[in-house]
Amino acid sequence: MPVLTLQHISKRYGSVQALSDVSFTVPEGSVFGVLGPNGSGKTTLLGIVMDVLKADSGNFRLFDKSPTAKERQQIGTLLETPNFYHYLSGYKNLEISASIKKRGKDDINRVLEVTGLSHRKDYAFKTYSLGMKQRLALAGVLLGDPDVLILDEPTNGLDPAGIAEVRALIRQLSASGKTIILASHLLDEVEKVCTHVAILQTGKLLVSGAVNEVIVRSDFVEAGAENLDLLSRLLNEFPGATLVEIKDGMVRAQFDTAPDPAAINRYCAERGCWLTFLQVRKKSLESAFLEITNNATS
Ligand SMILES: Nc1ncnc2c1ncn2[C@@H]1O[C@H](COP(=O)(O)OP(=O)(O)OP(=O)(O)O)[C@@H](O)[C@H]1O
Repeated sequence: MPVLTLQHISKRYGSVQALSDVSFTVPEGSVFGVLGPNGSGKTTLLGIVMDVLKADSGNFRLFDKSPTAKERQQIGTLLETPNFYHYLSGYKNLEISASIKKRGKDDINRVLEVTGLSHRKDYAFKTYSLGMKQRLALAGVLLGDPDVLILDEPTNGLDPAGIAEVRALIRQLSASGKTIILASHLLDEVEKVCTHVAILQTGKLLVSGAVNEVIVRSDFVEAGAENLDLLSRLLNEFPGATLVEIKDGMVRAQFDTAPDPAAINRYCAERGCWLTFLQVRKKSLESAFLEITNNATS
């Protein structure tokens, strides 16, 4: 059962079309990244799902039902950084969060344990590292044990250690069965934690689906030889070659399956072309992403 299904959501603020006809589905158990540059509509989209904002048109379903307060109660959200009290302990701050959420205190020790903060629960919030502060924010989200978490830019403003801590926690929560929807402008986030992604650009959905399917990162070969034209022709004829070009004094070739360097080397040698260089490389996530966004604008 999908956790969230968006159907043709549009939203305008005055002259700004923040979202245009956005539809996608978030499968249960996924870590779903809503990815896009600043201003692409990510926060607006999450706000609509959490009923903080109203869409102009379109609709969405939560747990395959028209959303009511009951469905939203199964969702923990971190849309903006909570205002914790600096002089109060982590535990006391969570007591306040629990009372705002009208939940008892019973769950506080559990969420401190899950977020790895039990040993620091009696220390003042101001003594926490950036990563610990964000983990406390996530502890607050976990009160009441929601099945689904919605997080807006969960690693924003953190130092590299804090980012690593929060990502590790997201992976751990995902492994425990939670569905996590997170907005991010960081490609790195998608690569490191997300199983699925929806890419937004100026309010329009470019693609959505499983990361490996959406962002095709086929391996490619870079090869050199004295006669680059001959090498280029041979690689073009090599079974499975999809794109072959001469670039920066080398031949770059993409294939529809993972290329076998030994087979390529033998194939060229048998046809009188001796390679001076051969390397199999992975297309960077960044270049794959640029291809998706450039294709959309061209
Ligand atoms: N309350 C508002 N009034 C007018 N325009 C708004 C409002 N909120 C957002 N916008 C505009 O709508 C567009 C989408 O904004 P939104 O905050 O949803 O994007 P975002 O992808 O979350 O960006 P960021 O990564 O910067 O948070 C932007 O052009 C933004 O300037």
